[in-house]
Amino acid sequence: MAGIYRSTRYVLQNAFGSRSLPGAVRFYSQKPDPAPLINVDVDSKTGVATVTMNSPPVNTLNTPFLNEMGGVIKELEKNKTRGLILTSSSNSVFSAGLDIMEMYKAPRDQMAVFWTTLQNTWLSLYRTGIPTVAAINGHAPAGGCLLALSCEYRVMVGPKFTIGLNETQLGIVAPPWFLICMREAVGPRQTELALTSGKMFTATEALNIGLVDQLVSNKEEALAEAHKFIARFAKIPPLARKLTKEFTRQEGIKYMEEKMLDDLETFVDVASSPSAQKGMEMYLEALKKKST
Ligand SMILES: CC/C=C\C/C=C\C/C=C\C/C=C/C(=O)SCCNC(=O)CCNC(=O)[C@H](O)C(C)(C)COP(=O)(O)OP(=O)(O)OC[C@H]1O[C@@H](n2cnc3c(N)ncnc32)[C@H](O)[C@@H]1OP(=O)(O)O
Repeated sequence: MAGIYRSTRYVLQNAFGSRSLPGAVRFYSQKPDPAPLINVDVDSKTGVATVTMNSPPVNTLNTPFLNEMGGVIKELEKNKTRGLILTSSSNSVFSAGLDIMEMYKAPRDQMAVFWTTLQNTWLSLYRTGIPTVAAINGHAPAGGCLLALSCEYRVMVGPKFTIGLNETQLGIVAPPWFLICMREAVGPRQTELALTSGKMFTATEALNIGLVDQLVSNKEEALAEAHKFIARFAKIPPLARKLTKEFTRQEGIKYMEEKMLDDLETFVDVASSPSAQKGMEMYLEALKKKST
């Protein structure tokens, strides 16, 4: 089984080939496509990139989306971007997390490609030397929360949106690296309490436990505060900053570097188990009922 996963990873790594930025300040990251999944807008004065997830209706994280996100981060690093602000084009959803359709009734090799892409893209975001901020302008369950936690600073639009690692509510388990990200933000006690119950926090609750750093009342304010956070690093030498970030995040980085294949095998085994499949089926039914 590990052989399949290793060759899958090889294919995926090659698929992350770099693309050159055009001369223009604004660029779209994907192949020529009238509806890109992620828009990137680099401020010509500050060099800060606003990365807007634009995959309606709810910015689910599936393989094409994650590949594109990985490519965007690579491009921004190559272009020595001064900061990365992650936000959403939706008025109510930051990201609905992993695309359940990538896991529900999916063949094991498809699940493996999906998970490897997620692992790689997560690691790119989590460890990038670029200062990162999540401007959370909508709900951020599960993988949506992970994206936000992988950034260095979180500004959330309140009070009506929610955020959290709710996996246990679906009958699945947040993997250790999701948990490490949560623990880095809120500490071990709050992590255990939150993850065992799959709690979704209101924006105010999230602020109170340190899951987010700031509450604001709209997206414009969130972006303004995100820019302010990035401006703090104007006089900090980038290498010192990058290494300090790596040292601070070494538990998560080490986990992924050393346990990537074990994590992949565990994921495929757990996600394809009858109980996880049943949980996803019931959850998808509930989502469908809600939207009709
Ligand atoms: C050691 C352990 C190793 C492995 C363990 C194994 C597995 C664990 C793996 C990983 C952890 C999982 C992480 C995840 O991220 S799982 C996904 C969790 N996400 C959610 O729970 C969010 C679900 N969605 C919502 O709550 C709402 O959609 C939301 C509040 C975000 C927005 O509500 P709104 O009313 O605006 O939209 P909806 O009508 O609900 O949705 C529109 C449309 O989109 C579909 N949808 C929503 N979310 C998902 C999703 N995550 N995946 C796929 N599809 C999704 C929804 O069904 C609607 O579809 P349709 O009816 O066809 O329009």
